[in-house]
Amino acid sequence: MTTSPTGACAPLLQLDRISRRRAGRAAVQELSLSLQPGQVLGLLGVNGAGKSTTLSMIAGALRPDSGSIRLGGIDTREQPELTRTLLGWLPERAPLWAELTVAEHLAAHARLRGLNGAAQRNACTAAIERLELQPLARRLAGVLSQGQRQRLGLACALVHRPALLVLDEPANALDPVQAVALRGLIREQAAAGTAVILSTHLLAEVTAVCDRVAILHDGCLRHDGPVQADDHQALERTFFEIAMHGDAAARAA
Ligand SMILES: Nc1ncnc2c1ncn2[C@@H]1O[C@H](COP(=O)(O)OP(=O)(O)OP(=O)(O)O)[C@@H](O)[C@H]1O
Repeated sequence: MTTSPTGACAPLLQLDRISRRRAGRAAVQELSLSLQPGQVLGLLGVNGAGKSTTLSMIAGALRPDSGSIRLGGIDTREQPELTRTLLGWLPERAPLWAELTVAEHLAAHARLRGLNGAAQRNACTAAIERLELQPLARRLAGVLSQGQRQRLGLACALVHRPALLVLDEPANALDPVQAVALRGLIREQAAAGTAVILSTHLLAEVTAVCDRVAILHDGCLRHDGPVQADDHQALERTFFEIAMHGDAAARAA
């Protein structure tokens, strides 16, 4: 962790006015955000607000048209291979190879993130155990259920113990038991110093696990503030206000 002369921690992630157009429309506009190690940020917004586009840019899968992204103090555009080792990404639909087993997926992800030999084996075992995938380790990804695919995607995202976890609707397809287990997993990662960005449509998920919440509307950041764990209604009010009047608020601003 980098500390400034004033004693303040440098952010792990810094988005500086990033923008991206998709299909001729502004999907993300002049978005600035920063995140400290161990922080859990909830990312909310109505359908099409720009959440997945933002996460894809952070993960290096999409390039911003303008603005910059720094991870661990490094510009992701200048050193993409290095910054990719610092993050784990679960996209909206976990990209899996149907003909590889669960164990083979983890080995491949660990190897791609620079882990070899005993370090790779230990990391894969830990991820398989943490996501309770032991009974499925030899099963082909092509025959997994949706929830099992999601758990494998999560295991692949965290196998190399990234500094930043980027999770796009991770509770999708999880049963209620696994959804609660996911909250525990996210808090555990944060306690170990991993920063987490959690894009979700579940406001309860945000009040349960996030320290902070950012709300996007039409690609613009409309709200960035702390989450009151015991005040679900406050978050609901803020969200619906922005969802219904976001454009009016933007015009007024
Ligand atoms: N592959 C794509 N090609 C063209 N336009 C896209 C593509 N993906 C998203 N968009 C557009 O970019 C804008 C932002 O979409 P994005 O998927 O980032 O929103 P989102 O907040 O993640 O939505 P959702 O909650 O529905 O997943 C939308 O107008 C969408 O139509």
